[in-house]
Amino acid sequence: MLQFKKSLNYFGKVEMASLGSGDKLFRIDGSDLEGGGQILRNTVAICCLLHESVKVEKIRAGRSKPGLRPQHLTGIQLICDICGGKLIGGHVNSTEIEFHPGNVKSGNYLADTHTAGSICLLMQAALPCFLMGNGPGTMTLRGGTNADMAPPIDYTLMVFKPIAEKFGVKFDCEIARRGYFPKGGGEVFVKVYPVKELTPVTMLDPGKVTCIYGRAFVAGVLPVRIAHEMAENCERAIRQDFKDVPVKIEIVKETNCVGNGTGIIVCADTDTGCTFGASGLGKKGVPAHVVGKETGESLLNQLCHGGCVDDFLQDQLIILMALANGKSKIRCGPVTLHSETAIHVAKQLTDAKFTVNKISAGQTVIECEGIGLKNQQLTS
Ligand SMILES: Nc1ncnc2c1ncn2[C@@H]1O[C@H](COP(=O)(O)OP(=O)(O)OP(=O)(O)O)[C@@H](O)[C@H]1O
Repeated sequence: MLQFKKSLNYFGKVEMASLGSGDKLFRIDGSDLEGGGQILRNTVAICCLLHESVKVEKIRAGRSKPGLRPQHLTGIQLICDICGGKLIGGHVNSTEIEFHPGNVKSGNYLADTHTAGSICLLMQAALPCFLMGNGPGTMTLRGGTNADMAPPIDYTLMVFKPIAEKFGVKFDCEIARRGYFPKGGGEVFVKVYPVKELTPVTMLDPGKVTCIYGRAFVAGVLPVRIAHEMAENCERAIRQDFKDVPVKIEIVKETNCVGNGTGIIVCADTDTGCTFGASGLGKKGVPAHVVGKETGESLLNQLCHGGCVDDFLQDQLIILMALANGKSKIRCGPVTLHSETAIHVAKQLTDAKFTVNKISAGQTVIECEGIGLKNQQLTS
């Protein structure tokens, strides 16, 4: 059992007295704010990039079943593999882990949740780590491609990817097979290219919507009419506010998949380079027309708050803002609890300076002077 000499340097940083190593160990309280899996993913990813050891306590204390679920464990194990680090306490249900990173190495890595746990959340954990690698890193990720309470793979590709590219993030993705609740079984290949450093991003003008597009799908034994119903009702909802903007929602019958699933994603591009997304998953007892209508309305809500990113992208960009070389400024709707949590974690682990300026009742600008992390492994 490690003993900690409680000499706080700043925020949660403590000296690790045990083993006589003189190493430092950050301490993160996993129950803070949102108290979910995102604190853990961001913490382990940042510590991997900064070569800092960390202890995370009270993991997912804000959730009904606290502790590591298979998908959270798989995500941090993946980071540990990528950098040849050491993970202590990494087992399902564990409420405390310690992570000691090594150097990120390019190569092929495999992560399998063995459940319908989200592939995109595995990607969310590991993708930043590869940015500071010595060459392109590839991951084969197995689990759910379209899981509840997580980005659907379509969102990661259609919304996160183009905006992350503004920071200099470059990755390719191939969906080998989709997988749905309860079995999972989806498979996605991801190739991430290293960068010398990330570029700060300014997004202050939401601009005008130029086109709306999306994808409604059914997979497995479900009839394709469900996808049509979702798409028609989604488009009808969108048309209430956008009569003259082209709307194109593709109907897809998935054949290469495990299990049955249905859902929809719609995105809106603007003339200032913003992309917003909203998605819905079919559920037992919820008619397809309701899923379609709610998804359309959800996109409208994102478009009317006056921000440049939707509420989900907001928290997913915080880590990139913290690492970038210079000041990022992103106009958003109300700051979400997930974003507050991501900022809280980034502030404890890095010297990134965040400010959240309220510019009106429902609008904020998140500003961050990033730390300008340099990739020490890239020579040219
Ligand atoms: N519909 C969605 N579209 C895009 N992103 C989403 C969507 N739903 C959730 N997300 C993103 O998924 C992440 C969820 O993080 P969160 O910590 O809540 O979940 P988790 O890791 O599954 O942990 P927990 O089980 O503790 O909730 C956030 O980054 C959030 O923005």
